[in-house]
Amino acid sequence: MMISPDLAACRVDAADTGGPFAFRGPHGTLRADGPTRAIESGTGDSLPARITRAFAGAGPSAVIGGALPFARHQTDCLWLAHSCRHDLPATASPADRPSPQRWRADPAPRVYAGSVEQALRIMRAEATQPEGLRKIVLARTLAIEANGPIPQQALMDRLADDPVVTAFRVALPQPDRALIGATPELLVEKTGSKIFSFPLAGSARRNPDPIRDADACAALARSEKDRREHAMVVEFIMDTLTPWCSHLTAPEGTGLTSTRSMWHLGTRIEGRLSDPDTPSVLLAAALHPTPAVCGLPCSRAAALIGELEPVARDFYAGAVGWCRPDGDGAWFVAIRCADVCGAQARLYAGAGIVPGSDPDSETEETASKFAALLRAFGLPADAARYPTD
Ligand SMILES: C=C(O[C@@H]1C=C(C(=O)O)C=C[C@H]1O)C(=O)O
Repeated sequence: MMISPDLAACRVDAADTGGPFAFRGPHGTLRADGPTRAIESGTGDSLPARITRAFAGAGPSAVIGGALPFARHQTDCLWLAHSCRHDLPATASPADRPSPQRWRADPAPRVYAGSVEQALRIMRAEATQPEGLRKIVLARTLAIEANGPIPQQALMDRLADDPVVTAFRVALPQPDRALIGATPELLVEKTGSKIFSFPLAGSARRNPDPIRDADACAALARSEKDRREHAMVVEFIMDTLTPWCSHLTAPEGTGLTSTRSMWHLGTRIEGRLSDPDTPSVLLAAALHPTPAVCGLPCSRAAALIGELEPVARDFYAGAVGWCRPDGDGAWFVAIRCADVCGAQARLYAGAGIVPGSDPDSETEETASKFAALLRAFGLPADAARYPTD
């Protein structure tokens, strides 16, 4: 256990209780406004009926926002807001950092590397089986404890500092609990009949030295293992969206994108819906979890994730977003996020494992994916590299 050097006092102000959801990023800025209420919870099976019922009694400016869990059998957490605002005043100030924090890796990095090794053994053993495991995304967590309530809106504001990510805060069912993060991955956006998805898979750590950073980017672009890992996600999304669309393409092919901490392979997928009234939240529910956060075959990977990961994912690696009465909206893969409750937070990071993956490199990749969140908490960006306990 180690103590953060940032000992500034904790402050929770009115902005911290400002509505059950807020988003800020390149796909829009939006926060719940006016009266809000929880939508009866349920799974994807009952989602179409629940959405229809929720919008039926609401006006044209109503918005549904919230989170879908990673596991399809678990219940979602959606809110109906009377209206939304597109301004999101920044609240972060140095005084809004959480008070002294301790953190613990859960599981420890070497235990995580062991799980990666085990997944690789399973893939080797099943390599010739038609339904054998081809990819699995394994995650690990950091449990943080502060001395006082973590200022939630201020945490989101600090995460929004990177212009390519979408920072989000979604209130979860228990009081004082929220999912807060900064995701670079767009699951699906719908505007009229147009849809857009930007899956990411295949990663490399950014380097502060520009020459080494360019080398890391070039190595990722050349990596056969990462391209294979990425192609599985694109194929899955194309297959899942095809029945909803009259037209669907990946016009620019696979490219590279970067956050402040990571390089990723990414593919722009664009389509036209057969029914332009399709609610974006239903498209999100149909798509998730993609092999970018789960694996292939999906149900086999999900079952193994339950066995190999010691901590439940809950809303991590699910989807967060919003949907309007005409179906328009945007839904993001809930990664680079923390489940915050009062003075405690659990940070999650995962990596895609395919034949050819190396356990130590994947452990290192997850450490790099924690960096933006750790910085926002005022902790050292490399804290996830130290074994704790
Ligand atoms: C699972 C995470 O990220 C996903 C996994 C990636 C990979 O394995 O290369 C890249 C982007 C995300 O789709 C995460 O950040 O927790």
